[in-house]
Amino acid sequence: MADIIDGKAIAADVTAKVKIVADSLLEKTGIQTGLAVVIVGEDPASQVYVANKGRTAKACGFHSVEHKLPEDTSEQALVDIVESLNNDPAIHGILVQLPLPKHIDAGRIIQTIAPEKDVDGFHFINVGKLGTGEIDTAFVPCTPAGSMLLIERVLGKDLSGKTAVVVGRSNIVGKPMFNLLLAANATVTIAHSRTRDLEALCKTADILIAAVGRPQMIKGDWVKPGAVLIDVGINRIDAPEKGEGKTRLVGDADFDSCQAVASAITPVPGGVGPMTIAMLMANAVTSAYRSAGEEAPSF
Ligand SMILES: Nc1nc(=O)c2c([nH]1)NC[C@@H]1CN(c3ccc(C(=O)N[C@@H](CCC(=O)O)C(=O)O)cc3)C=[N+]21
Ligand SMILES: [Mg+2]
Repeated sequence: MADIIDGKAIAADVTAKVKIVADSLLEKTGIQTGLAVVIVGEDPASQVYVANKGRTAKACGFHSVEHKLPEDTSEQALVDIVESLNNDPAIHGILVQLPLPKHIDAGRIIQTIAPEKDVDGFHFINVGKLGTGEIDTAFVPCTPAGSMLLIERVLGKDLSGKTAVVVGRSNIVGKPMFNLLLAANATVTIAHSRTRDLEALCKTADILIAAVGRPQMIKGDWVKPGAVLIDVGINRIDAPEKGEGKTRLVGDADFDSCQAVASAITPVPGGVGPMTIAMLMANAVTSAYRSAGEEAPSF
């Protein structure tokens, strides 16, 4: 029976450390870490995440700013807001919540964010730095960074000799996860919807990352006995057992059957999700340290 990796508790450790280092920067230099979150439209799930981010930022002692813009905001108006945040010395991190409405070119908005304030790590400069091993001056996307921290808690920092399989090839999770695992010396394969015999490939993994966005797709008999399973999926499914019209959150792995085979597994909720928010805070305070010419702490 696998150990459950307590992402909520590890995220709380990270944010407690973020608060300490943010307070110490403030005391030493007078700089208060500033984080701006921009959301366009009314998607209820997005509203929940943005509220969580704002609350955590305040708990870390940050200057926290939220821009809530209507669904019909023009692309140019959003570019103007991002540019004003780029030029605001009180802001060290900018996050524009994705997805954006269809009439806005999300790629253009991401590339408008100043790379040194791009705490999501989505700008080409940060993607390129991660891809070329310049991790110390990059921003690493929060979900993969948080997933690596969970892996580190179980297996340590050096993954030499371990085989990792990442199921999912998104720019936000799969590709940066590949680079981070590779940088930690794992032997890494990315699998996706066109992969042949996904089940057999998953079964080769000492470290299995489920990031496909399909509820409960990865089953226990796809998992190598003793593997570490990191479930990045957050899917809301119907839960009639809880009552009419009720829903619940599940991951991309079928938790019960996978727990019976793996040695460690992240739950959903309470696994990777809270780590994503914690790593956003870590990236923001790192940005504030860099802006002060101070050595940024590691998390
Ligand atoms: N520019 C951008 N950056 C993001 O990082 C980003 C984004 N856009 N758009 C949306 C996704 C989603 N995301 C989550 C963060 C935390 C939880 C989280 O804390 N989840 C809790 C449960 C929350 C619940 O109950 O709904 C958990 O897994 O335990 C989930 C999802 C960040 N995203
Ligand atoms: Mg299973």
